[in-house]
Amino acid sequence: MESSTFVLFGATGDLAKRKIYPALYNLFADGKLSGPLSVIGLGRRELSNETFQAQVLDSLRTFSRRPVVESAGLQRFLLAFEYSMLDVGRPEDYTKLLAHVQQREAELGIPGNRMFYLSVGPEFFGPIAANIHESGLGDTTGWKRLIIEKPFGRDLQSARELNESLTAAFREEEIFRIDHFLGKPMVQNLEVLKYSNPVLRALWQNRYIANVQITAAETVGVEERAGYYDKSGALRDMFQNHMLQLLMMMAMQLPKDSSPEDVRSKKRHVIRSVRPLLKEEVTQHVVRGQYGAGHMKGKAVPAYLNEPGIDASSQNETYIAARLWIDDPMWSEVPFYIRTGKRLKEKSTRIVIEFKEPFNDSHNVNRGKLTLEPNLLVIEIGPGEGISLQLNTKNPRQHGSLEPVSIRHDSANPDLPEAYENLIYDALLGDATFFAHWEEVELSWQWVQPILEAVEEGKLPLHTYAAGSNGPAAADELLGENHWWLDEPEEDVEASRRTDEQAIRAGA
Ligand SMILES: NC(=O)C1=CN([C@@H]2O[C@H](COP(=O)(O)OP(=O)(O)OC[C@H]3O[C@@H](n4cnc5c(N)ncnc54)[C@H](OP(=O)(O)O)[C@@H]3O)[C@@H](O)[C@H]2O)C=CC1
Ligand SMILES: O=C1O[C@H](COP(=O)(O)O)[C@@H](O)[C@H](O)[C@H]1O
Repeated sequence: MESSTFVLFGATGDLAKRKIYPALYNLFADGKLSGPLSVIGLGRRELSNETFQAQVLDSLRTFSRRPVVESAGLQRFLLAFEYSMLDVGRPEDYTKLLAHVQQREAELGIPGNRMFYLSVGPEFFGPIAANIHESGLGDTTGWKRLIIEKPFGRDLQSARELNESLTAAFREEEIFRIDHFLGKPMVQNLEVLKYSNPVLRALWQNRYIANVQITAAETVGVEERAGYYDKSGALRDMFQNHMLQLLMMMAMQLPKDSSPEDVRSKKRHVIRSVRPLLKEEVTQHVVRGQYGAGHMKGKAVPAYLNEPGIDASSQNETYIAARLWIDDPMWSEVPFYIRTGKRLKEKSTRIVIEFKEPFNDSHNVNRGKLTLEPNLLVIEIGPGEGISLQLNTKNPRQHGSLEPVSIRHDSANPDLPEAYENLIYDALLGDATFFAHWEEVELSWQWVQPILEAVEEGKLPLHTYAAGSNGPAAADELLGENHWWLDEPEEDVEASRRTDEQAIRAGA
């Protein structure tokens, strides 16, 4: 890897503290950052280099995966961090920044490679890119790259506008759009899992798969992010990006060579083939929910509407589920069920593949009118990772009866690199495989747009579900004769159902 200057906008913010500094430190400690390290942190507040370095150390002590011990290496790492005051709207601050970057490049012998990481509010992405361009920071003899965080727009139109403002200053191949779900080790493992195992490879198609369920359930509520979340909701915060990215990764065909171009083109094919939703049909395929008061591990928790900073009449969703189809020969007629929500019973991000029972014939009937449980392949993405396969076996103690057993591989390894480590490392290498290409983002917004419009026009009901439940009952109905697999039993299912039924608060 060639050395570079890491220019971090938003260096005093939450994301930098919780994710970016620990990721850089872990890469450094793993020996993955070759050459001299130079990080220039930026923000409006006034900080000396020493105070900044102390803040970085503090973040490592709190959030680093690897232990932080006093050593020459740690000192070397911290001394690589310098701070500059910069207000994103002041062109003169970029001129100062250019001088700072050039001075560090000269001191450390860094060959003009510049990584600009925008860990600031999305309203600043366009102006920063323009200022990088106009100040000359982007004119360099080495490479220049831009890492940006989500959210990438609020809807199709604003995403297109944002993209235009970025591409005025950076080429598509220089833009690395972070979707941290793509950095999770098990998501990065999906392609290998599907295609390096002939058994799975043979079965990975509509002939054998009955349905696919993608879940990202969270136990946390809105936390301290009311200002952001109440304007975004689960649809913009999770569904348009992380959930549709998981869908693309799960359903993409075998890339020819695993190059970034090929992987991303296969992903584009998936999202382009998702059957478009008509606004009038959104209610049949999408369920929105908002958590009411409830219990999490026996402790009472307030309703979303009573959370600090949330408007008491908010119609924002904290849960969304959708059923969709991919119209291509590999997946036609296979329903994909996708859901995500906050204040649910358990924290679990997983993909469950339910296989068909293709031999519904006399062979089974003659074996005692048995109902076979389906074979399930479960891919656990987090927390903890694992793969399991549910099979039917004969119970030797009960003559003739079958029972499902699970073969399990548990790859829970506390020392696995975190998503941000994987992604920052790839971006430094210039490998865009696990970053969202603009066309994926645009096609995702395109698919989501009728839902946004239906919500805006009050056409999509908002169901209330009890905190600590598995979500609104309406989301179960979305599956027709199927059902969501592996939900933990609710303590008082009836109570949460009642809450749900009494509390459809908007729309049809
Ligand atoms: N926090 C998280 O877990 C996640 C965050 N994100 C995204 O990451 C980005 C950063 O989020 P987060 O760290 O939480 O935000 P914070 O509000 O914690 O931090 C914002 C940062 O921006 C700086 N800033 C604000 N205004 C200006 C300005 N006018 N000029 C220069 N710097 C400015 C602040 O520094 P100062 O006050 O010193 O100016 C601060 O360093 C956002 O796009 C967010 O959506 C995405 C996923 C998760
Ligand atoms: O991007 C986001 O993701 C988190 C969930 O991520 P995970 O890695 O903890 O599964 C979510 O809580 C947050 O609202 C969202 O912005």
